[in-house]
Amino acid sequence: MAGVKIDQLARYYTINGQEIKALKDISLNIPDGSFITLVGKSGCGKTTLLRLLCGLEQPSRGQITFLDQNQQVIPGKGRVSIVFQEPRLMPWLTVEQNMAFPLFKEKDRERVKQTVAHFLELLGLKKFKDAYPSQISGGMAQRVALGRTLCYDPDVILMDEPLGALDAFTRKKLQNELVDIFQLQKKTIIFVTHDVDEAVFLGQRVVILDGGRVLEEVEVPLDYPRNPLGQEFFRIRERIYALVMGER
Ligand SMILES: Nc1ncnc2c1ncn2[C@@H]1O[C@H](COP(=O)(O)OP(=O)(O)OP(=O)(O)O)[C@@H](O)[C@H]1O
Repeated sequence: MAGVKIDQLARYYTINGQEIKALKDISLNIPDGSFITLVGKSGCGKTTLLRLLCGLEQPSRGQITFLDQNQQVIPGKGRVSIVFQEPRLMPWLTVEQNMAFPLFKEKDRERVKQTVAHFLELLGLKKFKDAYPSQISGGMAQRVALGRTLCYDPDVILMDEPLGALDAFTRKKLQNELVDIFQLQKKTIIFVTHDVDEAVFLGQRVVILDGGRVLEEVEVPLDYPRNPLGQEFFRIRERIYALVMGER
């Protein structure tokens, strides 16, 4: 388990001699075991922030620190795993083998088997463990991608619009499952979405990015499971819409 401290983070790119400031100045405190959702207009820097957090890219300026439960700095990088919009499974491996893949170095194969069996059960994939990715639906494939991440047992899970490509029914179902998994596992989750309803349904805090900066952090003090038709849900949702649309 780990929390994340982000200090004055910036990321610049240069294209044809022109500097693009994808992230200008981001500072955030993400407590251990919290569920944070990130929203903002296209191009505001959401994906760039996730890429920096998982070490796929290096910052131009600023710092990312992973902290343990006692607020002590975890040396080096935290154990971070990312789930993308598309499941990115290996087509030549079965569901079970895809989920076991991050544990390929683990010598205790019996433990690996038990871990995978646990998450197959939790994600309702037991019946499909021997199927190949081409034989399962998009929603199931995304569950396998989540299962693969959970088997790895990271301190922090990053999700970049993981439900964005799914139909509305499957999306709703997986949102509920994610809430259940969060409550069971208590992992730190940082979840990017374009969907404000999804952000409020899932996140304990919604972080709004705008032009590479944090525009505002909105707490969601509602118990899980949340009622999207509830008055307080509606109020928070409207506030976030107004902030994203610049109608403050
Ligand atoms: N590798 C790169 N080289 C140059 N510019 C980049 C690169 N990656 C991102 N950018 C630019 O940085 C800005 C932020 O991009 P990013 O993908 O983080 O936005 P986003 O909020 O995730 O957008 P979307 O919601 O559309 O996915 C954009 O202007 C984008 O064009």
